[in-house]
Amino acid sequence: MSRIVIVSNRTPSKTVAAGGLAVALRKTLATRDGFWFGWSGRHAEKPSSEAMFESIDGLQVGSIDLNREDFQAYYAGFSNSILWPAFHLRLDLATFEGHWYEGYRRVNAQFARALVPHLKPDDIIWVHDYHLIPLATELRALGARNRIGFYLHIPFPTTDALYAIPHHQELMRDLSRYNLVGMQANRDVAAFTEFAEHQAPPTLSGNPVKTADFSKTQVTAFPIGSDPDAFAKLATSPAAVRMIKRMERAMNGQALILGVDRLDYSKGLPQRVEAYEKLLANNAALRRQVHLLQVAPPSRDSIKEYKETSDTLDAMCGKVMGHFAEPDWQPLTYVKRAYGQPSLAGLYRMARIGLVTPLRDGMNLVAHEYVASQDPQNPGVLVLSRFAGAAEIFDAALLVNPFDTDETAEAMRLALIMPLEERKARWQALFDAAKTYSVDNWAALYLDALSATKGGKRKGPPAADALPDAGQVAAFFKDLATVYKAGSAQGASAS
Ligand SMILES: O=P(O)(O)OC[C@H]1O[C@@H](O)[C@H](O)[C@@H](O)[C@@H]1O
Repeated sequence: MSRIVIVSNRTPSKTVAAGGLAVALRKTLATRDGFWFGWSGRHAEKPSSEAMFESIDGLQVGSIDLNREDFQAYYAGFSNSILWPAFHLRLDLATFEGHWYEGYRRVNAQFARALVPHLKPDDIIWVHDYHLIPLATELRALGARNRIGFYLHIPFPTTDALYAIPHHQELMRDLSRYNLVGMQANRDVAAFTEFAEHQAPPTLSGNPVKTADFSKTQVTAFPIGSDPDAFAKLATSPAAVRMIKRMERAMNGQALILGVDRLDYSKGLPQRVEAYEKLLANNAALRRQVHLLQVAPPSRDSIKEYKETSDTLDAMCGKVMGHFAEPDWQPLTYVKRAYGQPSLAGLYRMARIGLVTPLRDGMNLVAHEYVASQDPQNPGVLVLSRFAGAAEIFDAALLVNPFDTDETAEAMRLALIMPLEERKARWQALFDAAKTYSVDNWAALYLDALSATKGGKRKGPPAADALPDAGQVAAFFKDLATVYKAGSAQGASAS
């Protein structure tokens, strides 16, 4: 059986507890031979040309050090100040610095040079996320003819936002060098299709543009998920129960409304607090009956826009406190710190409302984890942004437009008065969906589809039996599975 090689910017670490993705992929690597490859988390004077391998909890991990300037251009610059805001439709928060793109490509080329010596011809390579879009191009330039798949964990942008990204045509050609491109949601495949079928003519200043040819690249929605059974267990574990007891004392009968997000402008945190302010303003009877807990560990704080989001949120929370707090009652608690999964599972289980209202999000696994942690006999209500990928599979949530804070406030009010029977029925449907779209199913299905592609050795049209089993994908993802196959074009291909 082919080995699996997973490539991502961050690798599993010895110190940080593994997240859902790492746990799932670790399971995959436990049954298949292979290794994980990525950045070591270290900066060095000279970028490393060779990977260092170590075993982390039985998993083989190869990693390279990056030079500080390259890292700045690749990670904080092109990846997180251009691609991240543009893919989340926040061009107003993007910063354009021409030299970042060179750093981004340099790091991708460095990844490829360090990875190639460790590859076997029939290895299946699975590349993760927007930091590494050019990796297949770089690997193929070094002669790799393996099957290479890409998975985008964040939303795919609309065509106009994509046009605003410097070198977008080249990035799209990079995507066409993959055999399989996986996306979170149908919405993303539709945005991709729109671009692929109507690629822009060159601009006045541009050279004639070679359009990307996707005739050999399959683009499909593979919605990622969590491990709902594991989370359900975690929510009744001793650590979770300790957290629940602690919170019960503090809540003193108030209904807990809970948000858990990385501190990122895409998460819609100021809008969420504004919606809560409206809930209290419009429903005086709810004061002293509810409490908002927002957990928001800081992230990417070397980037100015992240600091500004943090300041805005501080100000919003202060405003609500100043307006509604009493000497013996506080309307909200805002915690800028990360919690371990057992404590989070306890908080989720205790919360009457899981408030998941990003302005735009690839999937949002907090929604999955909240659902999985509920007590089936007395479940809480998920209030979910329609702009999270999760909205495509969680239609039993209360779906809201997070920009419309009146609507979010009203959804919270409805959730607070929702009868037990309706809460149970909605939760059951959500839990069933969380199980269908579990992270294990996601990984297995993606790898099946990638294995079924013919890889770099393909010449001419693919043989029918070489195609991924679209029937299987479609049956699994029901009406969600959108498989994009371009018609004709010229230029590059996956091979
Ligand atoms: O910037 P960081 O901390 O490495 O986080 C990157 C990850 O952040 C997550 O929020 C995104 O969903 C992932 O797509 C992304 O890879």
